[in-house]
Amino acid sequence: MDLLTCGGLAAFEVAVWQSPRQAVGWPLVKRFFALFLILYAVAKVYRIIVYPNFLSPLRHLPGPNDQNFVLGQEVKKFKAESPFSVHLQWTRKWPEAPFIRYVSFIGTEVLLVNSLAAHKAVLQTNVYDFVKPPFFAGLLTEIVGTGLLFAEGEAHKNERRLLAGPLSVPSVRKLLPVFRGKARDLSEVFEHALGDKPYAALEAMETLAKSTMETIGMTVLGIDLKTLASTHSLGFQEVWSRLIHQEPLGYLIMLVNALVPIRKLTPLKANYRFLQASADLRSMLRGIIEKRKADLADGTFKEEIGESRDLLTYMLEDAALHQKETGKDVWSVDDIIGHLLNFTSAGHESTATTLAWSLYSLSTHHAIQDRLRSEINLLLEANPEPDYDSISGLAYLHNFVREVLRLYPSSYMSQREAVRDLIIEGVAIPKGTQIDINVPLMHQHPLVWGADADVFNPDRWDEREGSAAASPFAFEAFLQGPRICPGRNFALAEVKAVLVELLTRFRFLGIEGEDGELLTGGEECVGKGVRFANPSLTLRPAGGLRVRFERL
Ligand code: HEM
Repeated sequence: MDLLTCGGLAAFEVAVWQSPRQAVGWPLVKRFFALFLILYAVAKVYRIIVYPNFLSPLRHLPGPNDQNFVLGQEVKKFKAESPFSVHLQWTRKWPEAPFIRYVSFIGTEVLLVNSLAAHKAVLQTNVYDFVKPPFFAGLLTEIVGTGLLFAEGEAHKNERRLLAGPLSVPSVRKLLPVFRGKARDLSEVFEHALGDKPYAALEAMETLAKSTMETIGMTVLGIDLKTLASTHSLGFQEVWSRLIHQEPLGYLIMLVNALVPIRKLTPLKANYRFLQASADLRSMLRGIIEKRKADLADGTFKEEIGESRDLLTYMLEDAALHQKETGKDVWSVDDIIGHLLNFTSAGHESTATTLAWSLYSLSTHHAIQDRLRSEINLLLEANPEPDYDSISGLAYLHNFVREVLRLYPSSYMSQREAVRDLIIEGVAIPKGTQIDINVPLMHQHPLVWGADADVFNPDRWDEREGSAAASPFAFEAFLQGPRICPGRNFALAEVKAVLVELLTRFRFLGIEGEDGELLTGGEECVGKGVRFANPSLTLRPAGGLRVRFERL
């Protein structure tokens, strides 16, 4: 923005004030650049030093003031032991403040949401007064599509309404046989790793991510991804991984492209690789959609996953009904591709990470593991093929999963930008202000969850009082309000189905550390014995998680 404004002003000055007798050509270019550099330097000094320190209406809010003047607080955040530990220090220092203000890169002011009331205002009451920051949206829509994640305002409301059916509890209920089938496949992987040995160790993150991706294939797309791999030169997982995991130059191109569209103009291998992977993925999805439409139209689509319908089939059927009733198409093929990419990205890694933290918590809390197993065995004795409702009725399992999500929320942060001036909790927030929602802040807040907020204790869910019991904003692993994760019932059912299967076949002994030591428990603080990846978009263990287990 500054570049454009300063360039425009310098060009204007040169064009308007240039006398006809003055030299043209090279001296004119030099004059333009000299002016441009001076204007740009003045603009930067104003933005980085003058505005945030002397003029901003936010400068008096509580918050740290020891920032680096170019990198703000980001160096401190990147060097911290977890992507949320610096935020936690701030919230301990200013526990009562609705917002904590800090300075990020090149003088950008950020408000960290710090009270239940402020969370309610940002996520619910004023939800559509905030949007996902355009830079962030530009960066990610290239990979995950627009879908729900990046729809805003009326478009978002409309899409949520249209997708309510496919992601509702009755639809998820019917998907349970698929979750259970995939959980059995997963336990075969554990079984295979054991072979004849008394115990074995598996890299959990990798194994679980592969499994949850296959589940997404069945439940979202209605296909077996392994079958798809045999009809394309590269499998779905391989193409997806090429989009997500790029070489450093690939990430740099992504960053620049979010500011200035350079994709089509960049003749570099890293760029071609990304464009090829993106085209391959979209072509695979387009092929699946067209075939499913045709099969549904001529009645040849086979319900291969029991009585359930995958989300794609559900969407196509809903769309056909809507077309019949109103004569209007609800979604174009590109819209559907956007939703499918959203579900794939939002639904597989977050669930895999939650499962990995579940295995970590089981491995380090053996008494809790035994109690869970007893609860599940009691159910299986009465009902060897439990359905959605009976698994949902396992009270201790429910508390366990919520406790994992409280201390290890895989989607631990979300960002917003104010689209108008507004006042929240007495704080005047100017249009354009960046907002940080850091989920662990409320999850580990002593004023909300008590003095032992950082201790893993599933029973706390039955003993909640005060704001932990009264406010939905005390638990934000799926966020809250109109943008709450629409896949939460899906994710909870999948996580529980996997835990029911694994807990009845294996005992989790501990986590193998990098130094070869086995971590078995006794810890009283979040994430003891593992390192958190930082910086990272999701809350995951750095370098993976090696879980040691034995057969029961
Ligand atoms: C344990 C697993 C999961 C966790 C922790 C989780 C968490 C979240 C969070 C925190 C958000 C809000 C993001 C934001 O606004 O910045 C979100 C949004 C979303 N999630 Fe999930 N999610 C999980 C699983 C799933 C699954 C399985 C699906 C789909 C099958 C899904 C689909 C979505 C979609 C489409 C959105 C965007 C919603 C909107 O903006 O209206 N998620 N999720």
